[in-house]
Amino acid sequence: MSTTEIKTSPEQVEAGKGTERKPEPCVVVIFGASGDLTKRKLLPALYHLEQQSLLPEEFVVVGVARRDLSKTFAPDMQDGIVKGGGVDEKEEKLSKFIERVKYFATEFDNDEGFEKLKAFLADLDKEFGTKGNRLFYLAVAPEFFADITHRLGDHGMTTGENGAWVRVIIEKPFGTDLESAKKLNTEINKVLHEDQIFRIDHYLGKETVQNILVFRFGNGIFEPVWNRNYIDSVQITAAESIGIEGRGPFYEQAGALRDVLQNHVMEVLSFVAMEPPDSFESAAVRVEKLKVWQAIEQIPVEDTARGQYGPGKVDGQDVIGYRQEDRVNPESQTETFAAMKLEIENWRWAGVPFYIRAAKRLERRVTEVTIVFKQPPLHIFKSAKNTASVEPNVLTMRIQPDEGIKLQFGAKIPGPTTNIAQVQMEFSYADAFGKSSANGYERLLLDAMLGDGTLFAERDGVEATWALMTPILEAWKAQKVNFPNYEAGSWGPKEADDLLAKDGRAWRVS
Ligand SMILES: NC(=O)C1=CN([C@@H]2O[C@H](COP(=O)(O)OP(=O)(O)OC[C@H]3O[C@@H](n4cnc5c(N)ncnc54)[C@H](OP(=O)(O)O)[C@@H]3O)[C@@H](O)[C@H]2O)C=CC1
Ligand SMILES: O=C1O[C@H](COP(=O)(O)O)[C@@H](O)[C@H](O)[C@H]1O
Repeated sequence: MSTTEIKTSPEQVEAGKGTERKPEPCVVVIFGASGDLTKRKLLPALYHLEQQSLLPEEFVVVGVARRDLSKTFAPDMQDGIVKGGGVDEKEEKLSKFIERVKYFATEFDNDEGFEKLKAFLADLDKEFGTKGNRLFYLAVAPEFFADITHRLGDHGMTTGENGAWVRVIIEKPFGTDLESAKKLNTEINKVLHEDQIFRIDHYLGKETVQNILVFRFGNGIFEPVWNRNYIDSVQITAAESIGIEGRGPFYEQAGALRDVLQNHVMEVLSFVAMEPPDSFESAAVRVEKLKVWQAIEQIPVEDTARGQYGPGKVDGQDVIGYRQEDRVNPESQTETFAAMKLEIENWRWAGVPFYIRAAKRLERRVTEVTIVFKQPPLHIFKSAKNTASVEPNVLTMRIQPDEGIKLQFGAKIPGPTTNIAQVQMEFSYADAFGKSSANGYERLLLDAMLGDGTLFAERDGVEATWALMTPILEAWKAQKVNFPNYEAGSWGPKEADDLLAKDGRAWRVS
């Protein structure tokens, strides 16, 4: 059963796209411009904003990295946009956009380079009318976050003149444990006010993640059942079928917990579990998210499971195991699968387990939130013979791919006896609103240009999630495990299934 039909007129849908949200003139300066993130995600996202007329007329992008790429940078980025987004390279808007993509070469530790960059940006202000407003994007390895911020401060680039604003987006991972996250916060707060710092988590830029809040707080019928009285358990799955994509050295230090669970999954969890904020303003939303993380009981290591993929088959293709990947230790103890059970000790959620997991090289790519409801108090359909009659109602919020929401419930099978089958009501984003090329980054880039931090992580939140995860990382480090323990292309290690089985439950994917 597929039932997606928009009850809003096309004019209302168009008006809802928010084209009135146009930022002030500015220069976006991307450190790490020759990197993978800039080419694959950031420049395409900026161009999508341009396509929707959401960028100001007076706008320039400056890429910064160490090699001299002044001749090749703009064409290279154009190539990335064309390949990544089905864009025609002859599109007039694209050529106009590319004319405003500039490049500046410097080492990140070169003071002279920063002084010259400052002058370069001032010249662009004169040429393009960007008024001294700056959005610096640190798309660089984490060890540079504090250094670059300090250098920006030392060269007078963190305070705007004549009312101009300066903001800094910092990529993930924001620290590797509680101590390093605190240290990084302290360092950047020496130079920047909290309202200048935008700690990015691209999951918060995803429409389907934001829709969790709209679904819960923009409708009257769901919130009354969104609590321990009606909900049996919650699951969040972030499954990827890809491996580590050549990022061996990074992943060896990170692992699935640091790479995805501590940030993307915990952000999604906070949206699922938070109390209604007083308003949809940054401070109000952040306060409620923080309360969720702070209410989570410290997680015993027995309530966690980890794994590492060995060789296997994904999409019918043979793939190598993690330990055979390029620049990975052949005896690596790094986990590519992390799962745990959490308890949120507050009035709404006491007694409701949250099971979360994130992993590489699983059977297929699927990120979703599953809400399993409690059974009715009495089964009155005694004649029903099939087991489907005792299945719970399940609400699935599919974050990606095939974005949408499904509600599973029992329906009478036509016939002279009362037998029950499980059926689904479904909302599909693509059917309702058309396919979207948005990658999460465009909304967040736009919000940062507008100074709206609602969808960004803040200091206390980052530290709260690290406070939960650091003891687990330490306990894991102390125990050597027998990896690999799951085949690439499977649904992960037996330990993860056991985690739910001991509670009489099982992982679900739609
Ligand atoms: N790639 C992705 O999909 C994602 C990445 N991230 C995060 O984004 C950040 C960037 O990632 P990614 O783009 O993959 O990284 P890359 O390794 O691909 O790029 C690193 C960039 O930094 C530059 N650089 C490195 N050292 C110096 C230096 N001493 N002086 C000047 N420039 C230097 C490199 O320039 P040069 O080429 O000149 O050496 C390059 O432009 C990381 O924090 C990562 O965790 C987060 C989510 C997803
Ligand atoms: O931050 C990261 O996210 C990606 C997954 O992002 P998605 O938008 O494709 O779901 C993950 O592959 C990567 O390892 C991690 O660093």
